[in-house]
Amino acid sequence: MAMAYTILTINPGSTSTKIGVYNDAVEFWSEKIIHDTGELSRFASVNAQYQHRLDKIKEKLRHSGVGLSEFDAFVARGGLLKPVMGGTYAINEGMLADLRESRYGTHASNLGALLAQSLAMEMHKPAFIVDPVVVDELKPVARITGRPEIKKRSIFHALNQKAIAHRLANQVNRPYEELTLIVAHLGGGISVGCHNKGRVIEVNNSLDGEGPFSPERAGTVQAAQFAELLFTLNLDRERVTKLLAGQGGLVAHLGTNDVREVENRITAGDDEVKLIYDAMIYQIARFIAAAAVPVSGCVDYIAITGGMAHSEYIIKELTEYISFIAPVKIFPGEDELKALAEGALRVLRGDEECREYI
Ligand SMILES: Nc1ncnc2c1ncn2[C@@H]1O[C@H](COP(=O)(O)OP(=O)(O)O)[C@@H](O)[C@H]1O
Ligand SMILES: CCCC(=O)OP(=O)(O)O
Repeated sequence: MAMAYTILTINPGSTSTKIGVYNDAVEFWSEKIIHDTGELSRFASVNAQYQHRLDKIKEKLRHSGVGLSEFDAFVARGGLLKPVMGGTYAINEGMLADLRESRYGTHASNLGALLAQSLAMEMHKPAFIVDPVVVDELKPVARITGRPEIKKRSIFHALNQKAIAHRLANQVNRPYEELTLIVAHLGGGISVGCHNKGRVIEVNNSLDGEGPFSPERAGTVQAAQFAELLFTLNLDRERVTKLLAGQGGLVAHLGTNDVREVENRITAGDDEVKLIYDAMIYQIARFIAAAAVPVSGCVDYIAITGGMAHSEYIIKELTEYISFIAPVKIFPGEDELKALAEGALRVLRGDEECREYI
């Protein structure tokens, strides 16, 4: 019988660090460590949260009953790196240097490789990242913008989009590589990808101001008005970034990123709140329809996933807009810890070659 692997999975998000203990691809234990805003506000940067999150992981792991020495591998969500193809990557020094220097930007997922490597080094075990947020499988035409200085960057929920696409493929008993899918991840940020024969050939950059607005991101805004706003406010780089990600979208309009609170306000009769909420859903629908263009409308299925896929209001409204494109399947929440374990397992078992970050 093949050996079973014990794997620690780590998924750092902006407000939480999710960890899981897997025996092969089967979850044995998991925990969502919540970091409230006050707790994280004392750190000057995302990288400065490293030791704090590492201590929390070690503390929580003690409750799992699994000691650090029992793990065969450590695997984390990968952050803002150079653009790469989808797959499992060994964590190496070049990757860690890019993350430590935030060479390609800052996001909580940058901490994933740093945390996994630290634990793996202590235990002399391998460490990986899987489908980092910079997976780039875009069609060449998708990269060009109307300003030669500005190239489209592919930054999205690659790990969950790929995991859900594989889950859908299993459900319909067809190989992922033969399907054409639109996957919409509706979380704090929103990404809508067109998956064609196993590649995400088009997707909005869910971090940097492209796509539908979301609970906390501005999405696409008219460029001239945004430039004017920056001139008027004379903001530093950090504040500009926050206007786009963190303090955009529902947070900017309504002061909350929690759609359950938004829906309570609508139920209580607030029509202004309803207009903003309906506008977000309308924008999501428009970007889903746009994602059908690269494949001339020949889409097998649309998958809706992420925390907001729990909302009956959103699913009902969205389905009315988009069901003309293809059958819609709903996968509330995300499957990232399991996807990490599966990615590590494929290379540990030798089913897939481990990729090298160069
Ligand atoms: N059970 C639920 N019902 C409705 N909305 C939910 C539910 N769970 C999460 N959400 C909403 O999903 C959004 C966050 O998505 P999620 O995928 O959990 O976050 P993140 O992108 O930060 O991982 C929030 O707006 C939250 O209010
Ligand atoms: C950084 C791109 C993916 C993304 O937006 O992740 P979160 O929604 O977890 O911030």
